[in-house]
Amino acid sequence: MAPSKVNSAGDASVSCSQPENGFLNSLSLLSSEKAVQELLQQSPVQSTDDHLIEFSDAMRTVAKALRRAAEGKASAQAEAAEWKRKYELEKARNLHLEHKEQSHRENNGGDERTENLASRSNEQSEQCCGSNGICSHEVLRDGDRDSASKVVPNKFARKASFKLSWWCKGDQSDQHKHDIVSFERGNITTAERSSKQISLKWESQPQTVIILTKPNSTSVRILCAEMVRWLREQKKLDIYVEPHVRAELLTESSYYNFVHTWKDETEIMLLHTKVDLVVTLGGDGTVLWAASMFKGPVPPVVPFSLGSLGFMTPFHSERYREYLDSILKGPISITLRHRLQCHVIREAAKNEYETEGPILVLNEVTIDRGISSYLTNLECYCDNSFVTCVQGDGLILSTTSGSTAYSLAAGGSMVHPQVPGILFTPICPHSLSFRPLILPEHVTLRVQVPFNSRSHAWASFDGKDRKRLAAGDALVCSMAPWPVPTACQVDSTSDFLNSIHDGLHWNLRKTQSFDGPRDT
Ligand SMILES: NC(=O)c1ccc[n+]([C@@H]2O[C@H](COP(=O)([O-])OP(=O)(O)OC[C@H]3O[C@@H](n4cnc5c(N)ncnc54)[C@H](O)[C@@H]3O)[C@@H](O)[C@H]2O)c1
Ligand SMILES: Nc1ncnc2c1ncn2[C@@H]1O[C@H](COP(=O)(O)OP(=O)(O)OP(=O)(O)O)[C@@H](O)[C@H]1O
Repeated sequence: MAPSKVNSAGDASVSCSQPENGFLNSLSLLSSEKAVQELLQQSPVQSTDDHLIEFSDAMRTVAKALRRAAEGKASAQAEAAEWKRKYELEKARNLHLEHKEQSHRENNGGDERTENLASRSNEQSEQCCGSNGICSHEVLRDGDRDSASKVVPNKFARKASFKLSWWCKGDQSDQHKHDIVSFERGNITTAERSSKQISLKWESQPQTVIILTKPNSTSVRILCAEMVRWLREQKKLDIYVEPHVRAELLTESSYYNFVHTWKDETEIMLLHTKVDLVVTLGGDGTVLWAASMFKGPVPPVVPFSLGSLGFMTPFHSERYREYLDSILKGPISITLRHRLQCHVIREAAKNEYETEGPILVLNEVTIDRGISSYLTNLECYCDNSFVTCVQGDGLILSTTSGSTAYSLAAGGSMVHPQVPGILFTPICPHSLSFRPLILPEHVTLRVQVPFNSRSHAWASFDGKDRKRLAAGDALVCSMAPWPVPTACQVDSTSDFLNSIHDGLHWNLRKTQSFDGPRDT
């Protein structure tokens, strides 16, 4: 074994090595004594400081481990919620089939032989959904079924069912290949792409509509009163509005007594079990407001434009009768707008039960410096791999629907809303090389305020509900299982292109004249 080294200053470095002959290396002993003497000569304050630093490091490690556990719990909860949803869907489907089976037997006087329920169940779901359709009871009747049936036993049965399927251009039948990628004789071929037009077909007549309106607008108030009257008298629909809107309608006339509303959060949580269609009267903010009311599945939304920009509101309010007439008949072209679910994980949370509930966003979650004048310093991880440290004004995690909102203003790309992905867009990064990213939709992102951060950060959700993130706090974000289905005026792509042309005047330039120099 090599002997202890002597440095240029003649000091021997401390070594634990034993000489091969078994005797202690005298040089090493000498240096150990010297080290002890040096340690004793050190001031007691210095050594106490060192211990404190060591202790605080140890505490940080423990805190980090606790936070990881809380984050793990948050993602496990999200996963559990997804499994619960799948289980409830399966249960609802079986109940539905059982019910059909029973009425079928009753209709046939009970003399038909009992068939195998499982095989029938497969058969019927094939008939009902086709090979690649999505049924309304899959989309809408999720985990709240039991609680819903306790509170509104009769309403649940009245909800209209529908079916979603892909539309190929020029082909409106449901017969398409199901596989996304096929692998035959060693050749990989893309058989189906994710961004085909989705079509919604009603299987029973919609009966209940909720109208959500932009506040403090006279034109919206007048249109709302007119639309309520028309939907009631011409379409015989049940109508829900927000409590203050019902009060406004009643001050106008007692005629509006038939309009429904809700009293509290619990009833709002059950709205998706009663409502077949959501109509919004306002701008994009009203669509965001409507989406935020549904913390789980969202019924199809028909956004009428009564704002100034209206990127997500393709329906002109003057022609509402014509549009609603055709939407209530169906089929409707639909854009399934993905949402992000965000969890705030507090460093100070003493146990896992203090983890805050998820917040769903349709546009984006923003983590910024708020009123602080310091740079934000945000550590970002994607599925536990380190992505980068954002030093600047902040970071936007956006859906593709939100790509044309704040993310666009911060230099992010515009993305078709049907593309599945999460945009990672910095706000004023103090770096010459920070380009925005687009990540696949299956990742989980974690943005953390480091312990040594000079200031707090602030998270906001679709521009609302600002939450302070202290040092050590983190925001965990992934794709939510409940998209917002919005009705298209033409189809997903035409509506998107019309919006970027009409709303944002994208790439508007005077056409160069013919008159001038040219290649000969
Ligand atoms: N610098 C910015 O561009 C900036 C700053 C803050 C918030 N915002 C956006 O405002 C949104 C909240 O909207 P609001 O109406 O409640 O607030 P708001 O009244 O401040 O309106 C914000 C503007 O963004 C437009 N907008 C909203 N969503 C859009 C989308 N998906 N595509 C294109 N334009 C969209 C709206 O039409 C409106 O003109 C946030 O989600 C955020 O994206 C943008
Ligand atoms: N029903 C509602 N209750 C409370 N707030 C709402 C409601 N609907 C919309 N808002 C809020 O009102 C604000 C303005 O709404 P919206 O964007 O629809 O109208 P706008 O500002 O006139 O539209 P635009 O931005 O296109 O000019 C938004 O911040 C939105 O969140």
